[in-house]
Amino acid sequence: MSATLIRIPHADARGLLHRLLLVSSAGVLCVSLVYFLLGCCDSDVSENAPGGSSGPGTTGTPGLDGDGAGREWTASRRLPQALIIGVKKGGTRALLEFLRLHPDVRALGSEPHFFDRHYARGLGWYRSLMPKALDGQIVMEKTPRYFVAAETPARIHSMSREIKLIVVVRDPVTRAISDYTQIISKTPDIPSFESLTFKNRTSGQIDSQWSPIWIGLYAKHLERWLAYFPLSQIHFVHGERLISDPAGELGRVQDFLGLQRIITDKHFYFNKTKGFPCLKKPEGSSKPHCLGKTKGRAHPKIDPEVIQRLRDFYYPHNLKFYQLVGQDFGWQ
Ligand SMILES: Nc1ncnc2c1ncn2[C@@H]1O[C@H](COP(=O)(O)OS(=O)(=O)O)[C@@H](OP(=O)(O)O)[C@H]1O
Repeated sequence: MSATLIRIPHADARGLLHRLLLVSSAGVLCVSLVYFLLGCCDSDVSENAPGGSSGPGTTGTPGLDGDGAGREWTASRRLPQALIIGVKKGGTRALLEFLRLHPDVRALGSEPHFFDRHYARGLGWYRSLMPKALDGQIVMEKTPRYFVAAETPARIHSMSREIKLIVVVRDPVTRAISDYTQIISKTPDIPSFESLTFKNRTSGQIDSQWSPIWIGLYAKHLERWLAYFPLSQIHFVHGERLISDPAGELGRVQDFLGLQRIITDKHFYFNKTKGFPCLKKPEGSSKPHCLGKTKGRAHPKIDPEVIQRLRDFYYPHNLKFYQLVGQDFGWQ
């Protein structure tokens, strides 16, 4: 065997060596190419996060829901770490829309009503609704009915005792009128606000069981939450200031969520026609954007005497609420 090798002419040996060199160079080239390609994708992950576009029904940092942007293997569906739990007609949609500007927020766009209506479907189902999020991003959803649904504090607590809760509160009288405005837009034949407000108009007894009035008994609802969560875990957004100073309110919400203050006054402008703050550039769009027609609707004119009667009715409840929260919201 060794004798055969010794007999190979010099020229043949050189050719063989050449071929070997060629093959190994090609191999090195291939490996480098693969390495280079993988390197490209890796740098996309860190440099482009967050970006892209949200899937339907989700808001927040877009581009993580299978859009082919090359990041989904690092993002996963997680249970929320923060919830906007109320109040109905407080300005919850505006808050969620504004928060979605933050690159570290991933929020479900629709209201899942998990803890009040779909609890039997289980946490796996709930998690499957959430948008995918990267480590360090906060997953959230908003369902304003949670604040008033008796069973929700215990259920949320059993999912997470560390969860951060946000409540947007608004003067309960204007909130009730806003609620009624929504109801009448769907069922135009209902009686007037004035007649529904009273159990008996002559005796002047307020019907505190009527949903638009009952929801505004904030202290009563809050007490149920305080049985499960410390006050430090609940942040109250001032609904009126969310309109007059959205950046200020958003600054406090970002602090509460432990986020860098990225959403500032440069993100908002006041739209005179709408009469509300709007976004200069919502996420994923270059055009200014206001909330839809059902947000910021004109309210029907209500008898001022009835409004005063409601103010008197809410007065002690508001005081109790201010005491519980340690903050005066200034509703007259
Ligand atoms: N920027 C901006 N644009 C439009 N509307 C704004 C905004 N900020 C707060 N609001 C107030 O939000 C009210 C609706 O509240 P919600 O989004 O919580 O309503 S809902 O419970 O989800 O139906 C809505 O109530 P109405 O004015 O009665 O329509 C608004 O007063």
